[in-house]
Amino acid sequence: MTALVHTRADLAAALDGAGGEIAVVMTMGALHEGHRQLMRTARERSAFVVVTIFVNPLQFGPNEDFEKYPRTLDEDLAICRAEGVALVFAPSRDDVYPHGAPSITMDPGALGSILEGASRPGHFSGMLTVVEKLLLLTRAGVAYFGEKDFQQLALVRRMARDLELPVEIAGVPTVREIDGLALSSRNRFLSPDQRRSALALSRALREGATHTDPGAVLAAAGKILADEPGVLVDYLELTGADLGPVPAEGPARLLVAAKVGATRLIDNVPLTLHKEV
Ligand SMILES: Nc1ncnc2c1ncn2[C@@H]1O[C@H](COP(=O)(O)OP(=O)(O)OP(=O)(O)O)[C@@H](O)[C@H]1O
Ligand SMILES: CC(C)(CO)[C@@H](O)C(=O)[O-]
Ligand code: BAL
Repeated sequence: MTALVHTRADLAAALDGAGGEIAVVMTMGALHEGHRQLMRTARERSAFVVVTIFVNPLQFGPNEDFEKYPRTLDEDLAICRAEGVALVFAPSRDDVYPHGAPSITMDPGALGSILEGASRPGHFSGMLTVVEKLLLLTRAGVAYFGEKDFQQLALVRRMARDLELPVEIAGVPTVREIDGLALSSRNRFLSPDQRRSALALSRALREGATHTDPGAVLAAAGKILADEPGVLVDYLELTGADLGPVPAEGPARLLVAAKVGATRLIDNVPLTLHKEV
């Protein structure tokens, strides 16, 4: 049985009956196979999984897609039921921000100013602020985040570490369509032609990751993106595995963000660099 609650009072009452560790999967709804994988991973360890569904206005910029973000609560609930989720928390804006827009918010620091943070000013502050609130409201002992939003996962981990939050942050590898496209709620905005163009993102990352020299990685991935006219690249960057500087050798990360029509997509892959001999 999956319970649905909308208010923090009903959430608290439902959590009182949880017993055992509480796991949380935070989402903005429009659930897909990527979200389902997070729920399944959570269920493997915890009997009581809470899914939150909230399109957080604080993490959207003024010209972003907050208004048009898909809202599909009935379908989302059916998915949560099928995945054995104990509780769905789908609050209103007032339930999350009862005192209006918060005057004290999270500062994501230097890690929040690169990549997505450079392109979406204020995004990570708004994201961390709501994540911290939802961690406390759901009393989670463990929280699951997808590697698709790799910088988000890194920032949430760092917030938990730096602020001594009593929660474990667990990452889940990106779930892809059979042709490589990373699942994303925003994929539903793509026309068939745009979806074909969007495949260049995963293709570029896959091809880049077959190389071991930083220059070759970026050249290979960059060429595939440049050859696809339907894709407007925001960034293509190689970093260390923790989003720090590129190491001379060892684990690294290749990340891309691009617009396909009006839809902004992100993706990333792990790779390993080797020194030329
Ligand atoms: N393809 C995926 N594989 C693994 N996890 C995912 C995937 N897509 C989303 N997630 C994770 O699900 C959680 C909720 O994400 P969100 O609701 O924003 O979905 P989304 O598909 O990323 O939507 P958007 O289109 O807004 O990027 C996040 O932790 C996110 O990383
Ligand atoms: C973690 C999150 C639910 C916070 O609003 C959101 O950023 C998302 O869906 O990835
Ligand atoms: N999936 C990350 C949330 C956002 O794009 O706002």
